[in-house]
Amino acid sequence: MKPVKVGLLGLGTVGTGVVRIVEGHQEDLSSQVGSPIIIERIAVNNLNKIRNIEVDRSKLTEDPWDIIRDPDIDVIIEVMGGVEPTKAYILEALERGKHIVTANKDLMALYGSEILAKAQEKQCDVFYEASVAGGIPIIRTLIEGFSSDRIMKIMGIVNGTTNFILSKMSQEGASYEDVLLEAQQLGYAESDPTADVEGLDAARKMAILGTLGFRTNVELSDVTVRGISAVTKEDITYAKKLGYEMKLLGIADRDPEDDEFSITVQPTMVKNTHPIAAVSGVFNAVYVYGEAVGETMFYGAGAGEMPTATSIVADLVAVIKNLKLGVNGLKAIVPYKPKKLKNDETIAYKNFLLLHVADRAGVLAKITQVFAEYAVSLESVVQSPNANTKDAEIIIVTHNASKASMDKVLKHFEKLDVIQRVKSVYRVEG
Ligand SMILES: NC(=O)C1=CN([C@@H]2O[C@H](COP(=O)(O)OP(=O)(O)OC[C@H]3O[C@@H](n4cnc5c(N)ncnc54)[C@H](OP(=O)(O)O)[C@@H]3O)[C@@H](O)[C@H]2O)C=CC1
Ligand SMILES: N[C@@H](CC=O)C(=O)O
Repeated sequence: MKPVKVGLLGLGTVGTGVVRIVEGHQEDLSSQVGSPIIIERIAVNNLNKIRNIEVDRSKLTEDPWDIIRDPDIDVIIEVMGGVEPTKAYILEALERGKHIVTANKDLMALYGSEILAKAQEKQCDVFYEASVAGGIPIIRTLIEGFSSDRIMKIMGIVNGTTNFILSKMSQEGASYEDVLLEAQQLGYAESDPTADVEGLDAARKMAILGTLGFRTNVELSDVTVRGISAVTKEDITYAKKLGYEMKLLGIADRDPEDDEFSITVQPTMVKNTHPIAAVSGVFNAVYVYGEAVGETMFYGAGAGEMPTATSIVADLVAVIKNLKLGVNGLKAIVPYKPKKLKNDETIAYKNFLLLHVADRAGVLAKITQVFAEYAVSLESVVQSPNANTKDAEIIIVTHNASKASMDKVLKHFEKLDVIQRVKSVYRVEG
């Protein structure tokens, strides 16, 4: 049995997990694919770095081109991250007929269609299961499991770092900065955690899920993004009081009538009876609503060494099985529907607002009048007065309102002298 030779780009958190699984499960893996799997070469940034795994040092190189150009290597696993030069490595590897497994959502969200087109031209596989929701096999589920259905809504906690932070802030009252540091130490966060906390990592993942779910070409710029860095303990406390959990939620939904869709990533107050509200820590969950199947939900660890490596090695197994059969697998997801994005007039959802007023006398009438002027109806209005002074917090939940109308309301509030400050505005789900 000729061994299958793998070139690994990156030996950080995920790369280390890949080596552990390929070595630790070798017997089981080789019996599934009918040949031994050998990690032949590994590219790293720094040969002298101390690693928490023992590897044969003669396999290491600081030059990924050594691996890309090696004719003996059949499959490249890319877990070094980044867009350039990683894209150049992957395109050249495909040009040379090598199959690709990657965890790189930055790359797939921006250049997925170019990479998949090259794979198709070269009859190669490009699998990227680990790029969304770590250990949850959501990409294969959307491509294969739901190929028969029309997906109407995908709602996901798809960033482990931010869910870890929000959960610890909510459950333990921990500080944002302390938990972010802990998430970095545990290997959940990106090398630059701004991508996690500002929602960009989740937006990349939602662009990938939207493309697969709605079978159209969703670009990163189609996703509206807002991160969690401005979420306060006070917001979380009010959310809880009203029966919600604060989550960084990606929501992709489309209209059954005209297929218009929107995708947003933003801190969202989720009704605590919704199963996604109970997903905490580094766990991710993706809720998928299909016209025929109805509600489904997929749950598991969204980041970290071993869960992410599980998806990578499962992709590797799929590549090798295809190699043996002389076929390609999931490669050709060619988006075929014209893209119809919702605009500010047609995107609508419920909103939570926390306002601070200096003098609560007569203020509710003035505030509700503004909502009425822009045809935004209200689900609830609660006043939380300060016992010793005249000021108060006003907590409002709207019914579904268009983004355009809400923008007008907020603009109007800037001129309304009774409102001292709009402290927070969040999307509400459920
Ligand atoms: N961490 C996670 O939980 C998840 C990560 N991902 C994705 O997986 C990928 C890897 O993430 P992660 O393992 O956390 O990242 P790390 O930063 O832990 O590891 C990156 C690895 O790539 C190597 N590397 C970086 N640049 C180069 C280069 N120019 N040439 C050669 N080697 C290079 C580094 O070398 P050295 O060790 O010498 O510094 C390191 O071994 C990213 O795309 C990430 O977004 C996806 C899902 C979950
Ligand atoms: N930084 C990411 C890692 C996995 O994609 C996350 O926290 O989810």
